[in-house]
Amino acid sequence: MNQKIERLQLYDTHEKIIGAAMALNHLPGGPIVSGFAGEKLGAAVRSSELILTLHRVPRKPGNKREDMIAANALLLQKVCRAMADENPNAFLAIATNPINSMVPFASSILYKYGIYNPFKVFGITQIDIARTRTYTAEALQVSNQNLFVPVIGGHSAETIIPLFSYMTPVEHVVNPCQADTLTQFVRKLGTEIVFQKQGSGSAVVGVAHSINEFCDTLIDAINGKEVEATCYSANPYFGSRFFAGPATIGPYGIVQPFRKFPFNDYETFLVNSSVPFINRDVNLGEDYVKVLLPKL
Ligand SMILES: NC(=O)C1=CN([C@@H]2O[C@H](COP(=O)(O)OP(=O)(O)OC[C@H]3O[C@@H](n4cnc5c(N)ncnc54)[C@H](O)[C@@H]3O)[C@@H](O)[C@H]2O)C=CC1
Ligand SMILES: O=C([O-])CC(=O)C(=O)O
Repeated sequence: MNQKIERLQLYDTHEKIIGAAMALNHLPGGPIVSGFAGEKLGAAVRSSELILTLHRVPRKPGNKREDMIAANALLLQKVCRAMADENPNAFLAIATNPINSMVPFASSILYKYGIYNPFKVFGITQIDIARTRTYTAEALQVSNQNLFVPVIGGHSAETIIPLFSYMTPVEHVVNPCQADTLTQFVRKLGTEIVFQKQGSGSAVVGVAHSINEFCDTLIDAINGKEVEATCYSANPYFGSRFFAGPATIGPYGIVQPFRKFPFNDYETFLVNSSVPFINRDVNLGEDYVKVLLPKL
């Protein structure tokens, strides 16, 4: 349990969330947990400083992440509506896939509701950092404890970009061939888990770990510190309107989105080839607003 969280309000359309909240309350040292179901989304988001979405349908073998927009957008729209009605100043962190489209989708919806703050909407992509770290350490046969590789771009097979030239500690180096092999490997890991779980879900434990890492840092920001955390957010620096990378975040949201710094040739190639995919995903998310809103 994360000791920095004082109060946790869980929402699910299904009543089973009440039992899940009750079970979490049995653990010592954690937050006070309440469960909200069905029509009680407004009560669940009321007075929360951070609203996190991790719903609804994980993909099945054969699906791409972008196939999940229709399945997952409606609840995200309802969360945005509840924010507009109950808690317009909260931070919104989105772990629901497809991240590359869901963040622009939520941003457009919040804009339509008159409460969009581009500095307070985050897509959670930490899982790509965890995976890169684990498998790079394995390839180099070093401990993964202190190893860190920044990962930028987006969260999909064509847009995850590990920056091995910024790996720390600096004495660890991967050669160009290893960089390409590791990049292609890490890009496929989400799909591989979905395949191996045979339609029963996705990387549940990995995403739980990653969400905790991200939220732990974000809570420090909410509590007044200036922190650095990787997220997919509004970003004007790469030729797409959204891009992931280490951002500086403070109590009022993002102070400085990830900016370009010098890339090697391979990283430049990966960035240039990811941007058209991110633009396509951003358009898919924004276009879905036009599909959904007239029906509401
Ligand atoms: N950002 C990331 O790094 C990652 C994101 N994901 C995404 O997380 C999401 C959940 O995936 P899993 O945990 O594998 O799925 P899961 O099936 O284990 O859990 C989904 C949960 O959503 C709940 N749910 C379903 N409909 C709902 C609704 N209308 N309102 C509220 N809750 C609802 C279900 O009751 C269930 O507890 C998916 O969108 C998946 O793609 C998964 C792994 C990594
Ligand atoms: O691949 C998926 O559907 C879930 C996910 O985002 C990941 O594991 O990276």
